[in-house]
Amino acid sequence: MRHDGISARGLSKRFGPVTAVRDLTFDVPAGQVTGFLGPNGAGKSTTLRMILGLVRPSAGEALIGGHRYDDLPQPRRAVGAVLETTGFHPGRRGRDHLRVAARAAGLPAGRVDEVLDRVGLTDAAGRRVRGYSLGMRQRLGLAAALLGDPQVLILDEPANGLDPAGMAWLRGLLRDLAAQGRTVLFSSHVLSEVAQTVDHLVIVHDGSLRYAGPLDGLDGPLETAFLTLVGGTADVR
Ligand SMILES: Nc1ncnc2c1ncn2[C@@H]1O[C@H](COP(=O)(O)OP(=O)(O)OP(=O)(O)O)[C@@H](O)[C@H]1O
Repeated sequence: MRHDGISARGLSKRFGPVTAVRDLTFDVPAGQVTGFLGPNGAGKSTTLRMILGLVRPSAGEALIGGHRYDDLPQPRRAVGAVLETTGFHPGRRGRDHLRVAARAAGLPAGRVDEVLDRVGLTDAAGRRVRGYSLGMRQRLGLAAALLGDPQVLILDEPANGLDPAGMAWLRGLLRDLAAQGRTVLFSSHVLSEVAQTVDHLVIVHDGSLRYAGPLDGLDGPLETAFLTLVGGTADVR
């Protein structure tokens, strides 16, 4: 059995006077879907970026299967990520975007049609990305993340822009990927969706860990427990 979970150990990040992430220690198990929750400005995106080697920690480390991202033998195949929906050239067609990404990662062109089918974009693949809805861009980002058939998926708000049918589809996709033994970590603000999708949770507030453990280890329903853990504040830091 492979152990490709994610672990953060004392992970911290300061941006000048702002401490975005403070001494986070948690594990994200393989074979499960893990939700990453926290209010606006809690440090989720910064943490995901540190896991992916895009932001250098001020202290501590983030490991994937025991390695730092940059030390993985084939990071672009081992880890698929969707960080934002704006990274597409608007004049490029969806299929061409994936072809370019496949070539850059040294992957066979045949993967492109496979991932388009997996995310339900086959019919729209010949259209230019500028005409895509937000939900279609999310699907294209997911397709790009799946190109390398990665063991680990890291997704920043993948449900953003999806309609109810799209959310149900995403839930099924994430659960299928986890059932295959993959590690799936995604951030979200939609608690009702998270409650239906995840096995495991990491909750942060103001850069600090508030909870890491199974969904059923929470004290009460997710929304109640979440608001208690983050102090019920609507302040953005
Ligand atoms: N490059 C940067 N320079 C300075 N401050 C930053 C930078 N990136 C993030 N921050 C700050 O770090 C804190 C955490 O931001 P981050 O984007 O990680 O939070 P988040 O939990 O992803 O928020 P949201 O849910 O709103 O996306 C915020 O106070 C933010 O302003």
